[in-house]
Amino acid sequence: MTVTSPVAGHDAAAPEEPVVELVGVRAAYGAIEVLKGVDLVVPVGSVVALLGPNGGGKTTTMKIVSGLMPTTAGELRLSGRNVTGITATEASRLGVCSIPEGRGVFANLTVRENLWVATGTGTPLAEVEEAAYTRFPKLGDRRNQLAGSMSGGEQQMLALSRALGTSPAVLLLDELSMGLAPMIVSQMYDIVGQLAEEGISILLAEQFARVVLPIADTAALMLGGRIVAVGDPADIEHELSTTYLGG
Ligand SMILES: Nc1ncnc2c1ncn2[C@@H]1O[C@H](COP(=O)(O)OP(=O)(O)OP(=O)(O)O)[C@@H](O)[C@H]1O
Repeated sequence: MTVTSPVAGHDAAAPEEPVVELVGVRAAYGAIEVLKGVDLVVPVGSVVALLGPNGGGKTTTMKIVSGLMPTTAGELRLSGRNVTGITATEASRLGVCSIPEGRGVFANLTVRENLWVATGTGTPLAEVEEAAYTRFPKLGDRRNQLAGSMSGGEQQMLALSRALGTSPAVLLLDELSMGLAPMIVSQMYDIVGQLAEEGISILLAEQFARVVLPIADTAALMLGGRIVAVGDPADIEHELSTTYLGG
């Protein structure tokens, strides 16, 4: 039997296996079940957007994929391998990289120090920095500034750079738009669109469907802990706005 690397993007996994797959996943906070049988597929190299109003279960779904929350039923698969019950550390070792809601930067560390965190997976700091400052020259100008003192958009640039420094198999982006001005949101999603063109697999959650339409390959509408529709992002956005938000 040949042993292969478990996650696509980390070499030898079969290319046809989705990088992430949830099958009938259920999850609960205490006695309250909040995911009620979620089926979701993120094919390699594609961008899948989880859409829907507050409380639908988008963040919880992301937490399951990044090993931050256990399932009560169902399966989590990474590149075809059943990894249900995985810890956050194991998920990160397998190339799952998440930028949580509300940004994933260390406020009391400088830009450089935040990037240094990405080197834990083996990429030299100089390489992570060069890639970050080439993509976001503003970060280069602020390399010795405390992350917490930067604008929301700059912090998101840093969070993205740190994530990319780990060469993720799949990038999880939760509500990138949170707290950002509309212009900055569209700039951030332009960048995510570039990452998608580079072939990075992305699962993102977003309340504002319209901003992800240009970059998502597939959208899934989440309501009440279930995925109630999956398909072309424009169709799903239409369904979301007419049926659930009243147009
Ligand atoms: N730590 C928690 N303890 C108890 N209930 C929680 C907790 N986190 C979330 N919930 C509940 O789980 C349900 C799903 O929440 P979740 O955050 O996954 O939804 P969401 O679609 O991401 O919404 P939002 O965009 O507001 O984060 C909600 O009813 C929420 O109140």
